[in-house]
Parts: sequence; structure tokens; C-alpha cells
Amino acid sequence: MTNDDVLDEFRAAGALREGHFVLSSGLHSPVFLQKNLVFMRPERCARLCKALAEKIVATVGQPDVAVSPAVGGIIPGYETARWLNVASIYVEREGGAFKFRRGFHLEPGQKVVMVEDIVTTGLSSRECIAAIQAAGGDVIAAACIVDRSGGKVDVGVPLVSLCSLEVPAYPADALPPELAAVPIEDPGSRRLKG
Ligand SMILES: O=P(O)(O)OC[C@H]1O[C@H](OP(=O)(O)OP(=O)(O)O)[C@H](O)[C@@H]1O
Ligand SMILES: O=C(O)c1cc(=O)[nH]c(=O)[nH]1
Ligand SMILES: [Mg+2]
Repeated sequence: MTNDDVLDEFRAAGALREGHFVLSSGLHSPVFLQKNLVFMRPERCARLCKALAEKIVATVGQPDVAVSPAVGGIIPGYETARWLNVASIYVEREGGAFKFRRGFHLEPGQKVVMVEDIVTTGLSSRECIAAIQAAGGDVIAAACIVDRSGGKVDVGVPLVSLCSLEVPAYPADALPPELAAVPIEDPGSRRLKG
């Protein structure tokens, strides 16, 4: 799948949004990929994750298990694992840090692919990878549907992205005037309380 094929799936789902968004990282952006509108369609999610699974195997070989960071990573992680024919488990935040819960665990040295939905700063990916390594996993790659950094982020392991975009994102105190003039939407969940 090309970048354009992936973006066509987002466009067809009405998931390529323009406006003024505050991302999970706190950065502001004129573009938001509302991936939930893509993943809510099993056939759309399957097309993307099949292609991601093939790219993972072609790049780093076959993993033993897929691990995703909740919440956004769970659906693409599960679907990618289905095409890889491996188990899919996830970490979730407990007191702010990613933890394995619900009986999920890794065997020592298991080859893990960390599957994210969207990568912007890579913070969520790095935190998830750290949790996997602390649990004894060997993270052979990170993977995501869309890398908004255009390949610039370093998550400490090879990053396999199905689509690589360079989308502008600005700190709150450095907004271009045309973006500052647009009312803010805050669609992410990392900073939600209660
Ligand atoms: O590369 P980053 O700067 O970390 O941004 C991308 C992360 O932000 C979103 O998750 P979010 O924190 O909104 O939480 P959620 O997955 O629980 O919705 C998305 O699912 C990625 O995990
Ligand atoms: O950086 C994010 O939080 C983010 C960006 C984006 O385009 N889509 C998303 O779901 N999260
Ligand atoms: Mg997330």
C-alpha cells in the first residue's frame, strides 16, 4: 500500500480532519487523523493491517507476539496480529505508566512487535517499548499505521510505518497566526481526567 492508498482509506472514512487540534503531546496541529472512524470498519482495518503485517515481516522478520499501547493501539494491534498469526496483547496506563494487566505477560526473550495507531512525537511508542523491555520482551520493531513525523522520530528500534507523513505540529507558544485564529478541538485522551 502506498501513502496515498492509506490516506484514501482515511479520506473515505471522513477521518482526515482539518482545523486546529491539540494532540496528545500538547502540540497543536492543523490536521488530525481520526483513526477511530477508520478502524470502526472491519474491512478497512483489515486492509490496512494486512499490509502492515506484510511490511513488518518483510522488514524485520516474523515476531512471536504483538503488543500495543491502549487505547488507540488495541484495534490495529489485534488486527495486525491476526495477519501475523500471533497473539495480541496490550499495556495500559496505571498511575500514568504503561503496565501489563488482565493476565497478559511475555515469555523471556519473546520477539515482540509493538503496534501503534498513530506516531507523532513517539512518546507513547517509547513508553510502550520500555514497558515491554522491562517485562523481558525483545522488541524487534515498532509499527504504526501513520507516522506523522515523516520518519523523523527515534523510538530506539526500527519503526515500520504503513504511511509516513510530515504534518506540521507546533508548541502552544509558537502558533502561526492562521492556526491561532481557528477554534481549538482537543480530540486526544492522554490528558483526560476522571
Ligand atoms: O507519538 P505521540 O506524541 O505519543 O502521539 C501518538 C499517541 O497519541 C494517541 O494516543 P493517546 O495518548 O491520545 O491515548 P489513547 O491511545 O488512549 O487514545 C495515539 O493513539 C498514540 O498513542
Ligand atoms: O498525536 C496525536 O495525539 C494524534 C494525532 C492524530 O492525527 N491522530 C490521533 O489519533 N492522535
Ligand atoms: Mg495511543
